Amino acid sequence: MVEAYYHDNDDSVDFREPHNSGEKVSLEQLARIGAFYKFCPTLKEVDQVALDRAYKNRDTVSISKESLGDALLPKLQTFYAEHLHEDEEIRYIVDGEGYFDVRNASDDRWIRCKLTPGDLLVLPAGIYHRFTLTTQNYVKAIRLFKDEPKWVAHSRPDADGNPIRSEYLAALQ
Ligand SMILES: CSCCC(=O)/C(O)=C/O
Ligand SMILES: [Fe+2]
Repeated sequence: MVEAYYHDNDDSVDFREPHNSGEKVSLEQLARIGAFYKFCPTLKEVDQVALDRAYKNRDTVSISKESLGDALLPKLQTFYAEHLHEDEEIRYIVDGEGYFDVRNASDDRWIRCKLTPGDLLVLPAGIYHRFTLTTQNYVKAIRLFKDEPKWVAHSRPDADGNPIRSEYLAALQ
């Protein structure tokens, strides 16, 4: 079950540490910024979400020292750079764990979502976010897509003027 809280913003500590400020964030607060969460104990529930939300494609990614070797740290640095996508980002955790940080709406604070097996998180197109492994240094996740699998990240602040970003902000009003 997802655990969500405000990030402590302590950049002197490795980003894979919990960075828990102690201030919890509810599923309702996540829903208000357009993030959809569902606990899916089996793939049957994932399949149902995919059907309901028209996610036609999927693949599985494994992120660890074993799968990426020396490419792990550069990969994590890429994922941890604040970015948005022009499509939803849909992730289901099969094994291991990871943190998705998302910006809140009112004052741009980071909300950290700790995902463990069975957690399915959908981030809306246009939301600024970032990802990291935990200190476990391992996740296996299913990525679901409405169309063909792709990963295109638009960095902040360059993406501030992206029309998908504007649509996202307008939907929050
Ligand atoms: C656990 S999937 C890898 C992270 C990713 O795809 C992404 O877009 C992070 O923001
Ligand atoms: Fe992303």
